[in-house]
Order: sequence, then C-alpha cells, then structure tokens
Amino acid sequence: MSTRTPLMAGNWKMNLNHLEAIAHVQKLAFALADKDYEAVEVAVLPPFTDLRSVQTLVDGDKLKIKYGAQDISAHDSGAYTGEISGSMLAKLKCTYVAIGHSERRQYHRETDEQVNAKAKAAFKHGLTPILCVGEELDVREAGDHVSHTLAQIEGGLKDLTAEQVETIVIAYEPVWAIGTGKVCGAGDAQEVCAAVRGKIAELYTQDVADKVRIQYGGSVKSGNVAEIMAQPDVDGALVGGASLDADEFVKIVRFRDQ
Ligand SMILES: O=C[C@H](O)COP(=O)(O)O
Repeated sequence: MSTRTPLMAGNWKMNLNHLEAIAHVQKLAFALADKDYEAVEVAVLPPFTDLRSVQTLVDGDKLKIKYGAQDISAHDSGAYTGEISGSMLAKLKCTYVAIGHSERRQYHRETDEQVNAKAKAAFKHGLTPILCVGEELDVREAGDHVSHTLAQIEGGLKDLTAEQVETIVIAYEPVWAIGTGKVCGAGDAQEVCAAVRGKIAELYTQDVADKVRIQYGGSVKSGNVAEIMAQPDVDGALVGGASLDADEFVKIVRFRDQ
C-alpha cells in the first residue's frame, strides 16, 4: 500500500484573470473541508498574473490549498524579456511549478535539455517541479509510448540528485488525451506510470522511486478519476479543462466518493 499522498492539481492554462482567480479560489476554499486535505493535497497552477492575488488570499485566510506556476525561466535574472524567475515565484510562496508541459514543448519548442535546466532552476529556489512527460498520437500508434516517455524522464532528470528526485512530481500526460475528451485507459496510464517509476528506480534507487508521485493528466473528469486513481502507480491528477469548474474540480479532489 502506497504512502504517497495524492496530489490533485488544477492547471488553469491561459484562463481566468486575477479577479476571476480570486473568485475561483474562494469557491474552492468554501467547498473543500479539512477532511479533504487530510488524504489529498490540492493545488492550483494559475497564470503568472494571478499569483499575487492567489497568494494574498491563501495567506490572508490561511487556506490549505497550494499553488504554483505553469512555467519558470532557466535563468536567475537579467535580460530575458517576458520570462519569470524562480526567485520571483519563491517570493510569491509558490510550492509547485509545471515544467515541460506538452504545450510548452509543442508551441515553444522546449527540449529535454531546457526542461532539465528549468527543473534545476526550480530546485535552486526551493520550488517543487511537476515534470510533464508524454507521447503524441503517432508515437503511441507506433507502440513507442513507453520508450518515448522514459527518454523524456531521463533527459528531464539529468544530473538531479536523489534528494531532489524523491520530492519531484511527474505528470504523465499523453498529448493525444489533452483537451480532447479522449481518456487514456486506466490500464494504459498504469503501464506508463509503472514504467516511469521503474526508470527512476534504475537511475536512482527503488526507495527514491517509491517516494516520487506520478500524476496522470489528459481529460480527467469526475466521471473517470476514480478508475484512474485506483491504479497503483498513479498518485494524482493534473487537470486542465475540468479544473476551471470549481464544482467539478472539487468532485475530482473527492475521487474516493465518485
Ligand atoms: O495540464 C493539464 C493537462 O494538459 C490536461 O488538460 P485537460 O484536462 O484539459 O485534458
């Protein structure tokens, strides 16, 4: 029986301005009770422009919900127009930062090398990376989904220490299941999540691998979350579209009741 605490995280992507963010987090705070936080960690990943508002709300009302960013610069400071550094995110008391999301890889051509540099920047500033990996449809159809995902793991974790890796969160998100309504079968998600854990055991130790939380992401909803969470190597969900509906996200957090 795993002792890993599930992490249910809402990746808002480029949705909700700072006023909408306040209203949304207030709805979540109102709906979630202490008992929800006893067995599940809950986090939101709003756009950068919302983070100060979310921080003020969480700090002011001592909320148990955690928050983080959707990206981080690999650089500490300087002439990098449009980028946001790890120290800026740490100053806003972010806990998490998503790294290597498929939309960053696809639209911004982020490579495993850049993703690895961002993971190092996150650790340097005390942030926990949520390292996103997963294959496109053609890769799955060719039967190469496991090897593709494990190569991303190897590249993303390069030169990280065992102490760092045991705290990291991995999000397995098959690209073809993101925002499409096509859910990866629970067994298929388990296959890749187990392979990811096996790879971490090979690169580090079984003990390190047993501590790493591996989320599934891709069209997670209240109707499919229970089956996905029942898989032994799935330790949470990275939820996109469904996290924008507070009632639906609360149901996902309460996956044991679904
Ligand atoms: O980061 C979240 C994923 O990209 C999943 O998005 P989705 O739940 O809208 O499919």
